[in-house]
Amino acid sequence: MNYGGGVPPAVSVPQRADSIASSSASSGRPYGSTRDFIEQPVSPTDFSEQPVSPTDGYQSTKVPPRTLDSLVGGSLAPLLTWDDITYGVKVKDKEQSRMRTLLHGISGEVYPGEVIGLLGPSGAGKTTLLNILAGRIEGGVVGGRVRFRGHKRVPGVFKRRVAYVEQEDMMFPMLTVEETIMFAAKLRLTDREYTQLQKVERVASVMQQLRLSHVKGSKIGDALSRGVSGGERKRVSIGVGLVTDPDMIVLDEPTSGLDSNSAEMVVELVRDITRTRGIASIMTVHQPNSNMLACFDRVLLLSQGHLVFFGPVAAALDYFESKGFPCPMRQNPADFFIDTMSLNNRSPQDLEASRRRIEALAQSFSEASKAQPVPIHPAPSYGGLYELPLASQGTAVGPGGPGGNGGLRMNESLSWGVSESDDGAAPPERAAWLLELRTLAQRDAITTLRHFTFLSAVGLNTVSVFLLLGLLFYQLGNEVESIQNRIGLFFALTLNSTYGVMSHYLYIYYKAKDIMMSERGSGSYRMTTFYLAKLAVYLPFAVLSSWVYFVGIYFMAGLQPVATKVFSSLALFTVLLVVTLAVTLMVGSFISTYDLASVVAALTVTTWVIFGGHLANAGELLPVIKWMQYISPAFYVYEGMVRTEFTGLELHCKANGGMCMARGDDVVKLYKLDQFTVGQCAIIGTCMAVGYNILAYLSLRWKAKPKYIWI
Ligand SMILES: Nc1ncnc2c1ncn2[C@@H]1O[C@H](COP(=O)(O)OP(=O)(O)OP(=O)(O)O)[C@@H](O)[C@H]1O
Repeated sequence: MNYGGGVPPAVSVPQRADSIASSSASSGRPYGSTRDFIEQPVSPTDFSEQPVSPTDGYQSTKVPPRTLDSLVGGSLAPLLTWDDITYGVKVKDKEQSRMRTLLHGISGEVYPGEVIGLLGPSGAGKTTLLNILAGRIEGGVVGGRVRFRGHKRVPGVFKRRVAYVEQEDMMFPMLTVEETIMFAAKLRLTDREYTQLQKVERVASVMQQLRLSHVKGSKIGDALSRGVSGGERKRVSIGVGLVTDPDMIVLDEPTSGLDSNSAEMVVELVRDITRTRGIASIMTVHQPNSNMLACFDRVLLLSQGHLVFFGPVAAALDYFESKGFPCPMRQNPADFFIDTMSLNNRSPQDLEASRRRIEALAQSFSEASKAQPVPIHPAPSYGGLYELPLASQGTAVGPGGPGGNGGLRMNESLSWGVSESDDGAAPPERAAWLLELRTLAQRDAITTLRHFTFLSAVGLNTVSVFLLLGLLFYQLGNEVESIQNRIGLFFALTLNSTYGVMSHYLYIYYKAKDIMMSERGSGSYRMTTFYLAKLAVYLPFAVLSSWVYFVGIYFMAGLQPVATKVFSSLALFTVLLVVTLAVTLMVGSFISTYDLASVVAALTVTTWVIFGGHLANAGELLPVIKWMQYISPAFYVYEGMVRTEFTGLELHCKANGGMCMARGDDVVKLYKLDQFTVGQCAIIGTCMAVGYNILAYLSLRWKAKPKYIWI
């Protein structure tokens, strides 16, 4: 294998036995006690949360690791190879733009059944490299090439074959552990391939393997509501990725924020699952302890964007020692590696010296790996007990023989085998459109109904508006003064419904959108189903909660109790709710941050209301701004509602004279709210509702489309 460039040739296992490690050992260099420290049997972590049964899929830390020596026929093919990866971004330096190179020609590969730990000091480029390998890099200039099963990656296939577990857990806090994994299964496993029972079994199996069965009914939780522990939440994230039976799992800092026991448990579970399922794993971990380090088959050491070492930990120790950096007795090798690869900022001299050290280490590793291949796994110190069948050049090889399932996946009954399209040509099937819509709508309905803050805000708004407006405009009567009150009431209804819908639904939409962006990265579902599911759940909520106060206020105010007028006003009011919701989703889709979106949304509603026909006489506007009236949905709804109420209304003029309008129709004329008929207002409002929904969907599609760079 050539670490300096070019595609790694097919690996021959015997070749790899000649390693830097073995050569250094045979040269008589002492290994030192740190190496023994690494290889000594690791005591099992205290997983006291629930008893481990031999059948629960969990492997204890004593399970011997896969050894490459046991591979069949020596024809092991890497799952993913990356060759000469470079990455640069444009940065501004003293008013001048220049390219900053963050990764310098990184090469490597990962095999099925192998766990690779990406280690390095902060800012080394670990996340950047991980994102490139996972097909999640956006912006910048990427060089080199990545191959999946020897082929150029097909985004649609790759993102559904590779589970990416982000550092931030993107899950709905109000769903339970089981619901979270079940919804992932429903969305990503087709009904044609899996029966409902098989999906349920798979979810149960994943929960069991990740030791989550005992918390399956607990809510995920977040900072505001208590839920499962941090370690459990991270395991749920992993479960969401695993339920679809990926070929590889990529984890960005899966241990961040966890205590050491939970962190160890996560890494050990990933290691065990990697082996039992024959998938590949790559993860970045900040300062792993020695137990976690022992879980990695190989470590990829990065510093300042340079590859400092790639191989087994023991070989890394030998390599560092051979370069004059022996690991001190009993020091955690991970800390030692990171210390040795870190820039020392204490003084300019120290900084320069540490920079030279890193460059020298990277340079000599590049040369050493060109001259002699690095071992891909430590010596088979645990014996060959662990049989791991591997996908070799597209064929499952294992105890069942070539082509057989061979235990490649953990549960044969669920047919977790390598599919025929393993060359990456055919994308996995998607769930049926209708089923996907139903599942997303179901998930949205549950999360909305369990969203306490949202429900409280909507409830409070409904009750307070009903009481305030109902009492303020109580029994208006037919005196001439009631003209002002009627006009004011319609204005207040227009104002409140638009502000209410915007503020409530923008808030919950953002959380859902963040999760969608993460799930879309894995190709979980279509944009049409996501958008329609939102409408299917938000719209009934918005409409029903607003109808409650609208109908209540209508009768409390004593507006004309004529059925056609009641329904006509209600229909116009509903049109306004639909348009407002569409614009809310449009603003929410278009603008990345909630803070900015809420300002833009408030500005939009304010503009609508200003041009709604109440504050300024609709007929007296300057031509230069009059057009804004016609793009304001509030104008049509307000005009329609005013016309509905005032048409045919008889008003009582006072006996002592003065100016009086005895006919409601004259009021409509005075306010110049007779430009359109009620029917025209309803039609224009409905067209706006449809148009804004289309715009909202298109802006969502445009903004949510991942702009990942594929090489
Ligand atoms: N888009 C970008 N524009 C400018 N600089 C960037 C960009 N992305 C990453 N960097 C810089 O590249 C370097 C590597 O970043 P990266 O996040 O990959 O490091 P890391 O090893 O994962 O660090 P940590 O362990 O602290 O998360 C950092 O110095 C970071 O500031």
